[in-house]
Amino acid sequence: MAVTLLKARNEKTVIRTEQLQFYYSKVHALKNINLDLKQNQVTALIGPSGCGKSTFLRTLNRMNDLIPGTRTEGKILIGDMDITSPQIDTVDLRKRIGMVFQQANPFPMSIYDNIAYGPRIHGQKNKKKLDEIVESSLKAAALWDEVKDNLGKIATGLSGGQQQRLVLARVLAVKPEIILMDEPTSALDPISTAKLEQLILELKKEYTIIIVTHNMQQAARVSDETAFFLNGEVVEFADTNTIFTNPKMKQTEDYISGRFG
Ligand SMILES: Nc1ncnc2c1ncn2[C@@H]1O[C@H](COP(=O)(O)OP(=O)(O)OP(=O)(O)O)[C@@H](O)[C@H]1O
Repeated sequence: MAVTLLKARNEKTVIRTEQLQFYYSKVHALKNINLDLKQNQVTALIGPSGCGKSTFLRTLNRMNDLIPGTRTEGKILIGDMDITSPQIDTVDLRKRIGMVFQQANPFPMSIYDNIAYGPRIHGQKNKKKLDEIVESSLKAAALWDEVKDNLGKIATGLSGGQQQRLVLARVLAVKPEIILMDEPTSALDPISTAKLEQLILELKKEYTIIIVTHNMQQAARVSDETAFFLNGEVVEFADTNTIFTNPKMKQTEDYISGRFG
């Protein structure tokens, strides 16, 4: 499915938020967020604990809807479609915008069935097609060589790093346009982390990726642009190199140099 690009602010914009506000009942968790997220780029969301990074990520595929008492104001535009609209089909939206969480969450079923799950739900029943999807998704997630002889084995038996790549393969199997990642390497060892980071750099050729990370080096290594969040606001949004070498705002400088947070 082709991504519809937004005109105006930047020709490569895929997602634009306009005056986005988000509330958990009375907690005003996101305050007036105006961001343009660009195609085939990695955007990193950084900032101290509780500043709203995960909340922002979850507004992009309406995951916060599942929490009672929440409220969104403002717009989230993908193409000319405002995905905050009640008319939006959230199942379809979450197919277009896949998500990888902090803790890998494979289903308690075989490796094959984990990957085939999404395509089957979306109507794919042809065994040969499913075989192809499973293989290409596992290859794209750099896991195929490690599991190709054990596709019938239970996925929860894989190592943490393998499980995280499996979950990524499961996301890729439904051909999303955008991939959201919420601290995807925080439970991984350095070798698995390096593999996933390498994968992110490969995947951005085909996908748009938005990643929440507490790891400043990781943000610097994998992202093109970085948004610094503080108390529910975006204090600074710029190309990653600028954020880490020449931030405009004192709060950004204090955070990246470890003076608070
Ligand atoms: N389910 C919830 N119900 C009520 N308040 C919530 C809920 N989830 C988050 N919050 C609040 O919203 C604010 C933003 O939280 P969020 O989890 O988005 O921050 P974060 O920057 O991702 O933090 P961390 O880095 O620790 O994951 C915090 O004040 C938090 O307490």
